Amino acid sequence: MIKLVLTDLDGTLTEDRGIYKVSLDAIKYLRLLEERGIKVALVSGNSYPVLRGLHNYLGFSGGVVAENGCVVFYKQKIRVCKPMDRQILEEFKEKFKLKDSWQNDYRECDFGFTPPDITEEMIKWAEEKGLYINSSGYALHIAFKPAGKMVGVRKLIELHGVKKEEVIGIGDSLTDLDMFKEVGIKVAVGNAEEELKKEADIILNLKSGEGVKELVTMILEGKLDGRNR
Ligand SMILES: O=C(O)COP(=O)(O)O
Ligand SMILES: [Mg+2]
Repeated sequence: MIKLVLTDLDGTLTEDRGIYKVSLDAIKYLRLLEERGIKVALVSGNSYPVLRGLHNYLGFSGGVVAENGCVVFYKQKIRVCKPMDRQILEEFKEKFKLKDSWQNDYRECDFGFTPPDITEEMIKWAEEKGLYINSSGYALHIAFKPAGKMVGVRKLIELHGVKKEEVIGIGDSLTDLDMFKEVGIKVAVGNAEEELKKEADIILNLKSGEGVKELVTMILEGKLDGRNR
């Protein structure tokens, strides 16, 4: 039985990839899950205050995994990664001519930068420093290893006391590959990156928020029952 649905935010709950407008239909459908006792949690590269605010105001009760896995909230807030070193952030920004995400003022471990394009040189630089690096398609992210959505999702599932098989994860980008490692059913929206689609159990027909509606309909119609066994 599905007990917890983990959803990414940017590119998944929005009307499309690359835009910030949240799909109101997707929210409406996710609330139907909450009414049936299936909890919804936000798992995203966004900062904790942004996600905690959305979680409460949108009417979800499954908690939050913020900063790409580094900060977890479910009844209590837990930091699961090492705090970032400000000097490293300055070096990264300067070396690759990047701009701070406005949310960097509110982050502890994982920091975001634009433009979101990752290069081989950046990967090499990060590896030498023991840093996690990834792109959500919206921003580049760096944090001290171990980081990535899997570390936060593992903690959130532990706090819920549910089995991996009872958890669905839905996303759109490479950062969601890490979430996929920890969930029973892996779902990619129709416009997700090809690499994520390759790892998904279900590839939705519809894009972003419309895809979320498609998934909720499948859950409510019992189409996923037995799939996660
Ligand atoms: O903060 C970002 O880059 C967006 O991340 P998300 O796709 O995990 O919501
Ligand atoms: Mg995303």
